[in-house]
Amino acid sequence: MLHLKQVSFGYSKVKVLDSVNFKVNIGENLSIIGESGSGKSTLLKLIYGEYDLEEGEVFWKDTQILGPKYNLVVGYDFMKYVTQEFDLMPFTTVEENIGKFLSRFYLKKRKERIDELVKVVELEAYAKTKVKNLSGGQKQRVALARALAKQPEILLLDEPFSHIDNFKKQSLRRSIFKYLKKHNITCIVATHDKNDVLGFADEMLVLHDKKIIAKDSPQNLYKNPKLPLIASFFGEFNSIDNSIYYACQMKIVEHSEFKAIVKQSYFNGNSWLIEAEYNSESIFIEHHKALSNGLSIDFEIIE
Ligand SMILES: Nc1ncnc2c1ncn2[C@@H]1O[C@H](COP(=O)(O)OP(=O)(O)OP(=O)(O)O)[C@@H](O)[C@H]1O
Repeated sequence: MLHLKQVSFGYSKVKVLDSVNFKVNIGENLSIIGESGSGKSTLLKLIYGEYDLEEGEVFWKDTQILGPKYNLVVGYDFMKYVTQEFDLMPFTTVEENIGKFLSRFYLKKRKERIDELVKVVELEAYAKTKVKNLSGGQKQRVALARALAKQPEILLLDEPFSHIDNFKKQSLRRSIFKYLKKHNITCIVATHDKNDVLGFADEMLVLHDKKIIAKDSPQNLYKNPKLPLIASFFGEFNSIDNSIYYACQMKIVEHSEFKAIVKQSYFNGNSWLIEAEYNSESIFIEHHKALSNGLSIDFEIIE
């Protein structure tokens, strides 16, 4: 398992992470979420051994992960890290990039492995294209495939689908995360996108103010978000009488003691998000159709 013990770190005297402790079991998918600047990428870099820790320890199984003070070359063979920068070889093809770390000793095996990974990231049509001629999203897919090439035991992904268009994103996510589960590869994903988390993460960890403020399954955190910060990750919500209710828990009815005035309707795909004024504050209600601004509505909360 991966084990972080009392990890603290700052780039200057100011701490970015303070006494962070957690474990991830082998084969598990853990998502790291938190506002921009909360330290998600920093945490991945510390797990990778990119920096020396000020305090604390990181272990993968029995191996202690050490930083540049102890390792001439950063990183370990059992771990791959896909950064937001990709770090590819622009003047060689997709196939060559993916195969970069694969032995040329068994050429047939090498070719089969490259073909398999080209399929996983759905880049069959671009296998022979030079990376410099690819779009940002295609480059991101090459970086993912290259990280998988030598079958790491643990994979660190920083916003892994951020450059990929919505047409491809869903199927690519399923393909990658299915591959990782099938091969029992432990995976840690820093993300802003709830879709990277909901159907795939075994657990999610929430960073705030240098600390872990929650670590639980997506289902439990969704059902019982405890803090507005956590609820906001999942969608539009309302804080009413110190409780958190998602917009989908609010229902417009004929008569109720709760009354509000419609301010705006936003098209949301399979529903509309109604913004309304209640007790001089904005609330959000999911509804099947748009409503006129200024309309008086009654609503209920479905627990
Ligand atoms: N190389 C660096 N040198 C100095 N400060 C840094 C460096 N990298 C990050 N920081 C600072 O550390 C804090 C955490 O940054 P980090 O990139 O880990 O956040 P993040 O949660 O990944 O953000 P985002 O969601 O925007 O990618 C920020 O305040 C950032 O400005």
